[in-house]
Amino acid sequence: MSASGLPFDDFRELLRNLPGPDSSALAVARERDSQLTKPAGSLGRLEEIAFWLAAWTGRSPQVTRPLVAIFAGNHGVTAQGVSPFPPSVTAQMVENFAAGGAAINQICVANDLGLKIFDLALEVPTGDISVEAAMDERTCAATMAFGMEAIAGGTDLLCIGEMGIGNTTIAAAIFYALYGGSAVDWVGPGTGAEGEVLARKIAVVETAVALHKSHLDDPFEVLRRLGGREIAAMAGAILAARMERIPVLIDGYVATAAAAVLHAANPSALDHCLIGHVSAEPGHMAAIEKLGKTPLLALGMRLGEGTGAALAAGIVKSAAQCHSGMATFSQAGVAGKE
Ligand SMILES: O=C(O)c1ccc[n+]([C@@H]2O[C@H](COP(=O)([O-])O)[C@@H](O)[C@H]2O)c1
Ligand SMILES: Cc1cc2nc[nH]c2cc1C
Repeated sequence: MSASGLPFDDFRELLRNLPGPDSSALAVARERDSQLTKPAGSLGRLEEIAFWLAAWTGRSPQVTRPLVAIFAGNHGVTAQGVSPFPPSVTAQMVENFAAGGAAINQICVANDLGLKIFDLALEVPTGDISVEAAMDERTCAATMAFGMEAIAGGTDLLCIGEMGIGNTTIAAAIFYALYGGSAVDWVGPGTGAEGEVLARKIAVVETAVALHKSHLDDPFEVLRRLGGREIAAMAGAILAARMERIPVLIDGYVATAAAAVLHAANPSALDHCLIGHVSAEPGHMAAIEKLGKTPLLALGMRLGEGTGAALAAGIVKSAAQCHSGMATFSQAGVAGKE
């Protein structure tokens, strides 16, 4: 808590004083890229990724300790019947992560990524956003601070993912609050809602945003009233990574909602982030466009749990390896362009 006693003040202050990119590390990377044994520009977006790593880490592009952080939370709004799955699945999937049985475990093995799970008081769901605020100020701020701990063990590429039955309803409410349009623009099937469940989900998002309407000009109020513990923790983790010069890969629809809150507070807050993939959730691409981003992958996935970000980490690792490991034209004795 800040000296003035207002729970969000410290985060507002951080957002006013974000570190920028390192232009000299960027210049060094561009110069080296121009000498590597390939036609200029031929590695396409891999080159941009290498430059992004240099700019945000302040050194030559490398990924030696990539980490996937999954934040898990439960949501009071599940009482409204907005998900085909019961909320007990959140804790069960956390156990599955710990036992190594989930999709994210396999993607981490295949790409040599670290994995940490942060479960956030799963036995205490947040308030049902269609009748009350998800969290009080202290809980929301404390959960953001907890999320900042994700980088404590050290990493040089942070992949942000989540698990939480009901949280595609939460993400839709956040996007609707931040970007307007209508509830149907933002609500999608999540884990498979259709028919009456999908109709309820749309109505619940409409009700929640109408209920909190007069407070939603402040992005932190959007987070506190319409968010959830894993959303707050992801926002904290993304912000902490920025302060420590750690590049971030954002996962799907739900992780993007956490990122969108920071972007609403400061449009440059996500400059150290890439969107790992566009999920099959219908509103995801529109949300990504609002952030001014282009996703790295589009594989028709809609799982969450960090899987899209983790797959993209494999691409980022390859980009860094090409940049650092390739020979230059002069080293390899390859003739340059005539
Ligand atoms: O992030 C996405 O793109 C995404 C799209 C569909 C489903 N999910 C995952 O599914 C869960 C939420 O779905 P639901 O239907 O219970 O709101 C939660 O654990 C998310 O990780 C995630
Ligand atoms: C089984 C299951 C696995 C998940 N992983 C992320 N969200 C999920 C939701 C469900 C229902």
